[in-house]
Amino acid sequence: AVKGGQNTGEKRRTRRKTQNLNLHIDDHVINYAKQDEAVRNMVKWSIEQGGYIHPNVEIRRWDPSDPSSYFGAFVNGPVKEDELLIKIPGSIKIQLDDSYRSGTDLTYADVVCELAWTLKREYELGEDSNYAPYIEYIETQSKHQIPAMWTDVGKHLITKVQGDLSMMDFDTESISGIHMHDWIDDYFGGEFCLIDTESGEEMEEWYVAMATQRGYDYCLIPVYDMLNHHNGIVNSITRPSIYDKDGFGVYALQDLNAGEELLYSYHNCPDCKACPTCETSLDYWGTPEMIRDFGFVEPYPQRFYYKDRGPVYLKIDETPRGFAISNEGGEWPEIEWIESEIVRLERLYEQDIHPLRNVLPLHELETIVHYHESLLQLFMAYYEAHLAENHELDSEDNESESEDEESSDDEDDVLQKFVNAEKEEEAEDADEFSTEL
Ligand SMILES: C[S@@+](CC[C@H](N)C(=O)[O-])C[C@H]1O[C@@H](n2cnc3c(N)ncnc32)[C@H](O)[C@@H]1O
Repeated sequence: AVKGGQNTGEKRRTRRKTQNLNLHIDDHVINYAKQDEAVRNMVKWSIEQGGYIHPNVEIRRWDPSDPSSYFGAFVNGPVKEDELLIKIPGSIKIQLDDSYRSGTDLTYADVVCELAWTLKREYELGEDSNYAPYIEYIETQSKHQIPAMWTDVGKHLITKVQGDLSMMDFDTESISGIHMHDWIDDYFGGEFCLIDTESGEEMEEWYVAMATQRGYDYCLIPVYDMLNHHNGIVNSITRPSIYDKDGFGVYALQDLNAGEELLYSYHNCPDCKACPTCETSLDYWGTPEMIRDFGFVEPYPQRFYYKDRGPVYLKIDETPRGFAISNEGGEWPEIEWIESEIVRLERLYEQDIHPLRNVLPLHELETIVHYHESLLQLFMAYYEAHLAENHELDSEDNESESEDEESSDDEDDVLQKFVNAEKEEEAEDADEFSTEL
């Protein structure tokens, strides 16, 4: 799940659209009991291979009483800073050879493509695969997690929510406005990846989706890939490196207590900072890109990059004092555009999302509604902060300037202060637009 390895070199193959191919694996209902068993077997296998799980760490469902909730790694008793929590033996990793590592002239799509084919080969080996317990877990995964694998109705709707937010394309080479759902076809379709030119063999899109959701550059890492994402809470670190052929350890970055989840940032993980391209990944990878690549709306802090509007970078975080908006060094967007986005999103909910609530698969509906709420919250908070700033600047003009200088210098503080003052109104707005699914 780490996108540190974006390559910038020439594409080796020409992109071709997939023509009339039915490449989807048949739909299936997730078997939760089978998933539970697969996780148990995978953890057992990793330990047999020389791995380790701290007695106070558990790989389990987020909500143990909800069999449909996702898995993660949780702390169930105290652990100390720097303690070894999980050890991943080298033998359980699926790792392409080093020619696929960052810095080569391969594109990111080339690497994902090769990883997807490798996964397919192991998948087809089934019980004979050296990674059979991992494959057994992968086999239980949803075929429809990311928008690229959604229904046509879901794809259409998320594009509408996205509006004119153009995204950096999958290879981070241009801002093409490519929607968050058509990238497998655009970047992997036909002979670029899904059809092997030599044998004519075809690969289902799902393998590309899995390699993207669970891959770390050029590796798939069983057990470690059970850790979930958070940009604000990063409480584990890997040493010496996830790429180490002999394996690696996951260590606590701080003292942790029962109930806490082990988390790291998928687009800014501590280990990946070692790679030269990783520090820049936050420049082009925000909340919409996370939906595209992983199929969920990340918790706060969220980031939105409107590259063709200045560029505009907006970051929103939920703090005890209210929502805080910052522009991360980019331009502040024009307020007229913010107003028109608020109106557009309000209408969109009434006219497009609500009427389709019984038509869409639940995961698609939830993700669309969540994304819609996040965007609306972002624009509302910015709008209010903008008004407050103007209001405050006006009063400053009328009052003695010297007293207020300190606080008005700190723009973030002004924004946050206002959002806080308007908290009640905000809650009312949120109620108005929240949905009962
Ligand atoms: C590398 S896996 C992590 C383990 C996964 N939760 C599982 O049950 O197997 C990545 C996937 O986990 C889910 N995920 C990760 N972080 C999440 C979060 N903060 N909220 C919701 N889903 C998350 C997404 O479906 C993502 O594609």
